[in-house]
Amino acid sequence: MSAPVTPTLLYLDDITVSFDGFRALNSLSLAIDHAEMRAIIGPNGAGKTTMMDVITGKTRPDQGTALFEGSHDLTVLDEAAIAELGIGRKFQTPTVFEMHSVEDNLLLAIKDKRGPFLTLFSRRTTLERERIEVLLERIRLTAHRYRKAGELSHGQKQWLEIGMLLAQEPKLLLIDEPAAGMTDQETADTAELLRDIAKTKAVVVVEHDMTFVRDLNVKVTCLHDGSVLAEGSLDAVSANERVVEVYLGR
Ligand SMILES: Nc1ncnc2c1ncn2[C@@H]1O[C@H](COP(=O)(O)OP(=O)(O)OP(=O)(O)O)[C@@H](O)[C@H]1O
Repeated sequence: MSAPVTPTLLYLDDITVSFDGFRALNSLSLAIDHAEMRAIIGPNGAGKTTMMDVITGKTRPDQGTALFEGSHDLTVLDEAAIAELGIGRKFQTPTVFEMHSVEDNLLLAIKDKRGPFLTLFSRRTTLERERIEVLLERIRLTAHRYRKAGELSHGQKQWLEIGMLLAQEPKLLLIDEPAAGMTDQETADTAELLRDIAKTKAVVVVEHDMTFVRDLNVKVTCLHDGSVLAEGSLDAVSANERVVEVYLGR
């Protein structure tokens, strides 16, 4: 008897997206495994954001296949249904509730998963309390739990937002330029945090900061003109002449 085949978590094949005839994605193919972290690099306009938009249902491709867990067709589902499947996205600018405490932000994210009508004022269950403890530890904010989110440093806000994403229990996290605007220490800590998350969840990180990408120590995909230009270790991709020409050497 052959072993059961676990489908690739995210499978994009031959995805094309055109805006007024301009191909933002041009026959893009990419596969992400369960609990794999992948760094996406590439020059401005390469199609990184458009690719995230296709995965999350914000943009519909003109053609191509986009499957999640082998059977869910992302090209026909709406954004809410895709989030429900377990695909969470973090944009570059943190959007935390600044006037609420760190732990209340996490609580809101947990409750949001259960239904929009539960508020901060409904009683916290033991399970919720335990989950908040675990999340606070994970995002390194236990010591800051009672502070208003608005008082946190830029890096800490980013971690809180990652924690809010984790509270939704996604299987795949899409993270856009997490290191932008961070101090060197925060950047290094963020790489460690993402490596920790990627032990159990798939993570796709779009990033321009090559020091950060090196810290992630994962397979890298370089996009250019809407398709994959190179893929492999950072060293291999960095040594690719075309990658140097269109991106790294500029
Ligand atoms: N809604 C749109 N209408 C027209 N053109 C668009 C639209 N969205 C993106 N584009 C174009 O598609 C191309 C790919 O853009 P995209 O934002 O995906 O690139 P990117 O790799 O994320 O770039 P950056 O690193 O600057 O964020 C760009 O040339 C952009 O101008």
